[in-house]
Amino acid sequence: MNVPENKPVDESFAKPLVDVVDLDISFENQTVLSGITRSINRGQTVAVIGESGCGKTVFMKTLVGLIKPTEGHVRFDGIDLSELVPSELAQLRRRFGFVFQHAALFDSMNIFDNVAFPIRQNEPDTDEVEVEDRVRSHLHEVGLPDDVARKFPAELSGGMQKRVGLARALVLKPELIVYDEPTTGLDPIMSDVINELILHTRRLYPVTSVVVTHDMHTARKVADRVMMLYPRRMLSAGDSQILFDGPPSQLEHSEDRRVRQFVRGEAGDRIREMSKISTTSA
Ligand SMILES: Nc1ncnc2c1ncn2[C@@H]1O[C@H](COP(=O)(O)OP(=O)(O)OP(=O)(O)O)[C@@H](O)[C@H]1O
Repeated sequence: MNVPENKPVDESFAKPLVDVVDLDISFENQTVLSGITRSINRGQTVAVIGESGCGKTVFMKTLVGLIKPTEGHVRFDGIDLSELVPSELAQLRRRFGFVFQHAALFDSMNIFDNVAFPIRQNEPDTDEVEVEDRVRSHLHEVGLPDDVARKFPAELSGGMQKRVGLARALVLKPELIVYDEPTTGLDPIMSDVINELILHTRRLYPVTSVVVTHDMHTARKVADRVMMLYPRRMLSAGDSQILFDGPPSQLEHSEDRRVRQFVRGEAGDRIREMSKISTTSA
């Protein structure tokens, strides 16, 4: 079994980097998240799992200030994101890296310019020799050869594009990196390449990571902590929306049947529950 090397290396690693306090997120009439209070320690890799539509991506976006809490607070390194004006939030986001589901590369730029983009945007005084050095070393880190730099995104496979997305996310040495479905759409081998790169990144940098995923293999392999969310609409008032929060090795032993069914990929009572919801909402 692969064990992520996420042991604390100094005192600061034991302190939370992210604090979520009494978080509620609603859109129009729909409450997606409610009553979420959690901390994420420095250096931790947290996989957020749960069925489609339960609010994983919303949770992740809220952590990095892309969605504002309807109620409650998100603090990064003690800074309440809601209290920042847009320019301060933009400044803080330089400490975050984003790996998007579809790589989100700029189609009109070659790979070199895509990876160089955050450096040129955020550190405009960096000389081009250093830019070149950093871009090439990050491309190497994700296993891409030099000749890829001159290519355009459309010329690369999905797996290569994801690796470029990871190189771009790492180029500013983020403290928090969020991965949105990093292995979706990839074959099992390329998925495992991405998993290995997530682990490799964690070994190289003291980064804190949040990985939103449907892929239980990814969750088990890369995370030292798994949080399972459940759709708010399926719960009664007062029920916790987080059905599981612990090490991946404990998922199978959860006392909650819904957790065990989810990780085994069993529908269980869900078909009946779903039909109840569609009847009542019709
Ligand atoms: N900007 C938005 N405006 C309105 N509703 C939204 C917005 N973003 C998300 N939602 C709704 O919030 C709910 C949760 O969405 P979210 O994308 O977080 O789910 P998810 O768990 O990541 O699902 P999936 O695994 O399918 O990606 C969905 O019902 C979605 O339609």
